[in-house]
Amino acid sequence: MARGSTSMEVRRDGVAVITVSNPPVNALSLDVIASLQRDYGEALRRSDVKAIVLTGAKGRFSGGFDINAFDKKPSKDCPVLSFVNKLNIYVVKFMLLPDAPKPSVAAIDGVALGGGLELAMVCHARVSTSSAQLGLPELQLGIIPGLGGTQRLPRLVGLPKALEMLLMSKPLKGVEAHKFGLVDAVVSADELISTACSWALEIVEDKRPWFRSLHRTDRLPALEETKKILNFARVQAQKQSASLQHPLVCIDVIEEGIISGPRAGLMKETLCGKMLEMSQISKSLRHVFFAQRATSKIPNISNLGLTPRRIHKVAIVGGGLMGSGIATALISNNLLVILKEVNEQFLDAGISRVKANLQSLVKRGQMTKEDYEKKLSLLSGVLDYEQFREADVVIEAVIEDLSLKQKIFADLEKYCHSNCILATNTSTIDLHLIGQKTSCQDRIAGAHFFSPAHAMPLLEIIRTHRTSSQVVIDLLNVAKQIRKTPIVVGNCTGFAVNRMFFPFTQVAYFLVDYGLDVYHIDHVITKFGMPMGPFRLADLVGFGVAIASRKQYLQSYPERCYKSMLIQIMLEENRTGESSRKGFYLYDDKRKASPDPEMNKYIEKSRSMASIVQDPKLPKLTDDEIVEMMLFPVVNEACRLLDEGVAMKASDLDVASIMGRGFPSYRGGVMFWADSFGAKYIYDRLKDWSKYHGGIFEPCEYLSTRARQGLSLAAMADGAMSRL
Ligand SMILES: C[C@H](O)CC(=O)SCCNC(=O)CCNC(=O)[C@H](O)C(C)(C)COP(=O)(O)OP(=O)(O)OC[C@H]1O[C@@H](n2cnc3c(N)ncnc32)[C@H](O)[C@@H]1OP(=O)(O)O
Repeated sequence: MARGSTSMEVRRDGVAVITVSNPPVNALSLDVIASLQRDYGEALRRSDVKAIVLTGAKGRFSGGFDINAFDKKPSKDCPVLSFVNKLNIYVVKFMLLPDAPKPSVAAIDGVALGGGLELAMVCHARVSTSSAQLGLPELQLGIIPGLGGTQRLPRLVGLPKALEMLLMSKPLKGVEAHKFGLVDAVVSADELISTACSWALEIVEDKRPWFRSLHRTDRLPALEETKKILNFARVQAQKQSASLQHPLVCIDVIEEGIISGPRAGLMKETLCGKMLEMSQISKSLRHVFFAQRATSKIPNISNLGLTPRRIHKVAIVGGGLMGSGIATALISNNLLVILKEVNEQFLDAGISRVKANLQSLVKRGQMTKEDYEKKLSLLSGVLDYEQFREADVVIEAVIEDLSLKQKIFADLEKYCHSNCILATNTSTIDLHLIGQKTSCQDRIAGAHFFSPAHAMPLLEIIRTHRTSSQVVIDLLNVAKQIRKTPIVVGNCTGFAVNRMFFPFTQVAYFLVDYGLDVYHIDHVITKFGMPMGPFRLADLVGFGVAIASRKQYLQSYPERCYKSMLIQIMLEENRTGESSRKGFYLYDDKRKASPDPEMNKYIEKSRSMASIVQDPKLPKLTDDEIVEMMLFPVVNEACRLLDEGVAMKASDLDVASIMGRGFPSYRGGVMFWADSFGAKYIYDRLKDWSKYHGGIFEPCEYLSTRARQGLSLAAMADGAMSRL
């Protein structure tokens, strides 16, 4: 079946309006490109057509090249697919539009991204609505624009703005695009097509210039200045991620076009684009793109036809770090929030934290000053449950104390209306235990945010076998309202994200007791691409939380816990982490972390208390071996989550690892990365370590089966248990 097409209507005034139609985002599939070529050919041939307007169906110009098509290989049915693909791109890019004898104008509403914007830039003028979004986000997919975007964008908006849009994958809204010269006029959606048609006819009548964006040089800086700007961009790109080469390739391609001319630039763009498209980094990032969109497709829930109920007001119990962060996320996205604390002092502190969070958004330009006041007015503080009657959802965010949570849930059942969703932000405690003293288990769910809650993009929604499907649908909708990516998981200690990563922390303490340096481990892990190592993270989260969650893991998974004394020893010396400015690191006034030589004292004590057999090989581990030793147990735990049905699919765990724990997205997430080694390699390594060091490394059944059968870890297991 064809994936999309174009249609052409020739108006009485002699303008052919060609419309791209490929729902939902009018992606440029190979079928669309072929159809576009046919319609363009006809429009150019027909004597009754004077000019062409290109647009997209249903208020969306185009979301760009069809990302699915990158993975299409020439097959028996279609052996020349990749050749046709190249040819089509060649025709559109070099010949068809820009040098055609009839002018084209793009009429842009909704999105014009990637190949979509590139097509629009090939046209001789662009008209857009004010809400249209125009951008080249290809770098997010590990590739560079492939239809001339690297050459045309700098010629239209100037080099600095083009670099910002490309390197940060940052789109412009219509009005700003007009200011920078990317579009020629901004009009309402109603006037879009008529204005574009008049514009095209005015070009024919020489009342407006016949611009070919590739020929323009008026917005390009002089060569000296160009070099300076590009070198600065190279430094910035490396600072942002030293492991990624494609941003540097993009800068080189732009440079080629400015120095040697646009044709040379286009040739280089095509050659480099093909190479990047085949890179492991691009494959990983494309996997993440689809994995992220698949998280809310939940069998037996999202296909039931349930409509999400309107969520207007959310009550939060506890205004600590998490509660205030959650409140910030909710009011920033226009939900009314009631924040409850136990006394005035704690309530003031909670509200001050919300204010500080909002101020930081204003400082970073993500919120205006007027919006600050507006959003803050959506928050009210309370000391009792009276106003909870009006809440549609309650999120409990107090400390990890089971009996306290049980009491709160029993109170909530008394005060809230009978449809109110009762959610907990616990990061580890089993939901059955939290709801034990209530009789409304169908309304109880987990809404686990990650710290800082207003900034981290993931929301882990936990469902017990008693939680109703409607509650899950409603929470998925809350996630959408507050612009977080949801993953829906089953109930167990630690749920999916924290449980998957608990062995990572365990192995870190194990390696320190065996002689490795704390700071070296953190360095190796950040070099691998995670935002911080396990010890810097422990400081950030605070040792109190670390001890509380370790207790839970020890109870639930004792056979794979390593009992290090290090944190306990440090707590006795009043080192509690970043909040007390002393943890594994020392923190200055600006919260900058520096290593502390005194740490040796605590580490020596921990080592002397550890009942371990010294292994002379361990302190000599290479960086790669450290990564494997810390992350293969994470893969092993992820396999258990799939086997038990706590997680539904491996790609959910990829998204969870990236968005909840900062696993580098360019490695595709934990399971995608693991599959690049293969189940057998990981199994053999874990088995080997488990012989010496026990249960913490013991490979699970899911992993060993896959290793034996030569299967990938991501392929769904037959007969896996389901907790959903
Ligand atoms: C040659 C060129 O230089 C190369 C390219 O053009 S590469 C592509 C560049 N374009 C992009 O990166 C844009 C990618 N898309 C997006 O950012 C967003 O989808 C969007 C802003 C267009 C729309 O967002 P939103 O309304 O939230 O819808 P979203 O859920 O993301 O997407 C809707 C569906 O369209 C699909 N989709 C979106 N863009 C797509 C694309 N370019 N190709 C294929 N499918 C696409 C999604 O996978 C999703 O499918 P599903 O319903 O089966 O899950």
